[in-house]
Formats: sequence, structure tokens, C-alpha cells
Amino acid sequence: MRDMSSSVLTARNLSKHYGTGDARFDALRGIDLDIREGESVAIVGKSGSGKSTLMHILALLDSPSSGELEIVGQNAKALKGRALNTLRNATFGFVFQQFFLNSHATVLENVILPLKIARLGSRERKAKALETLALVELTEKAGSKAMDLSGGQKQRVVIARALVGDPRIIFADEPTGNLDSATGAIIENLLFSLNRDRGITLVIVTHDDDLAARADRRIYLRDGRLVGESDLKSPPPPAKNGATLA
Ligand SMILES: Nc1ncnc2c1ncn2[C@@H]1O[C@H](COP(=O)(O)OP(=O)(O)OP(=O)(O)O)[C@@H](O)[C@H]1O
Repeated sequence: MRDMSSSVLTARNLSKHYGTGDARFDALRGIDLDIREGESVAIVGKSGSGKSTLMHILALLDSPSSGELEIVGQNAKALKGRALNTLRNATFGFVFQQFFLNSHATVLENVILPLKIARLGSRERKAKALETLALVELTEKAGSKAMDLSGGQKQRVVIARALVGDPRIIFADEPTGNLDSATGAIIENLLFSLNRDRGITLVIVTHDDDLAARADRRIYLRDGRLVGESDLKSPPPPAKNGATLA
């Protein structure tokens, strides 16, 4: 059983700006955050508030302009090159719209890819990929081309690919964004069951209030600042000037 109380991600005074001089834009300003092993966290806020920027930095896909970040006890600044890639591949799973499936490859080949990168033997990676496809109920589509699947099936392949390397943390950016509500509910249930049953920490960026409400904790961003948090027991912070946060 994984230790639920220890931090898997710790951010201190994280800031990120784009551009310089007059063109400088501060996308994140002084973010402090602790994410504990096994919890589910939704990052919410208006468009442009910095949600994706924060998630990309937490997932080591981008670096902050200043501040400190620790991932499973390791200082992000000290991680470079191969060590960075190895930690990212071994620790994280990504459910991002920009990480497209290879539509001409089969479902199985798409799911196997991270295991190839991790240099697992071919028999072992096939067995592991098939086991993961069974978990997302896509066994019968293993040999289909990814482009021949429905939107919900594609998203399940993306989740299988995120899951196949046994990640400690899954980062999901608008995981139900392009799906109809019934299909979105299936994807949502799948993500939260992985969190509940396998103890995988879940970090989700979403505009969807219902999805955010299912997380253990919500983190509210406004103009690059963390303006509040709510867990299951406390309501969200009041919106400034009557504006809504969603
Ligand atoms: N590469 C970049 N260069 C300049 N500005 C950027 C860049 N990437 C993001 N920004 C700016 O940083 C701010 C935060 O962007 P971010 O994508 O994190 O917002 P978001 O909250 O995820 O928005 P959305 O909900 O619309 O996806 C935005 O104002 C955006 O225009």
C-alpha cells in the first residue's frame, strides 16, 4: 500500500513568465502546492488563468522561471537529460489531447510504445499492454487501427497508454473535453477508479465543474495565482467582483 500522507509533488514559489521587457507575461506567480500520494486534485480556473502552464511544469514538460519543485523527493532542477526522461516515463502517465495516438498504428502498438521506450522485452511488453487493454475493456480492439475507433475508445487507448508503465501520477488535461456526456462519464469513472483502486495520484485540469467536484481537492487559479483551495468539506472561495471561477 502506498503511503497516502507523503507528498509526491511539492511546489514552492513557482513562477513562470513568457517573453521579456514590454512583452513579458506572467503566467504563474508564486505558486505553493503540495500534492499527496494517492489523492485526486482538480486544477480549475478561467481560460488563460495558468492551469495548463502549471500542469506542464508539475509534469516536467516545461520548467519554471523561478521557484522550487520536488517530484517524489527529487529536486526538479537537478534532473536533466536522460535522468529527467527516465523519471518522467517511470512516474507519470499523460492523458493530454496534444499527445495524439498514432492513428495508423494499431491500438496494441500505441499502448506498447512507452514500454518500448522503457526497453522492456517484447513478450513482456505485449503481455503488459494486453493486460492494460483488458482493464479499459478494449481487448477486442487490440488489432484495430487507432483511427477506426470512436472518440471514447480513443480516449480509453490514451488512458491505457498512460497506465501501462504503472505510473504513480496521472496528469489529465481536459480528459472529457471532446466527448459527449455519456462517454465522458465512462472516462471519468475509469480515471477515478484507477485513483481509488490502485492509489494512482490524479491531477486533472478541467473546465467541467462536475468532474472537478469528484476530486478530493480543487485548486483555484486566477491570473496565475493560486486563489484558493477546497476539499470535500469546504466550499470554493468567493469569486472576485461577482465573476465566476469556472
Ligand atoms: N508560449 C507562450 N508564450 C506566451 N504566452 C503564453 C505561452 N503559453 C501560454 N501563454 C499565456 O499564459 C497564460 C496561461 O496559459 P495557460 O495555457 O496555462 O492557461 P489555461 O488556464 O490552461 O487556459 P485554457 O483553459 O484556455 O486552456 C495565457 O494568458 C497564455 O496566453
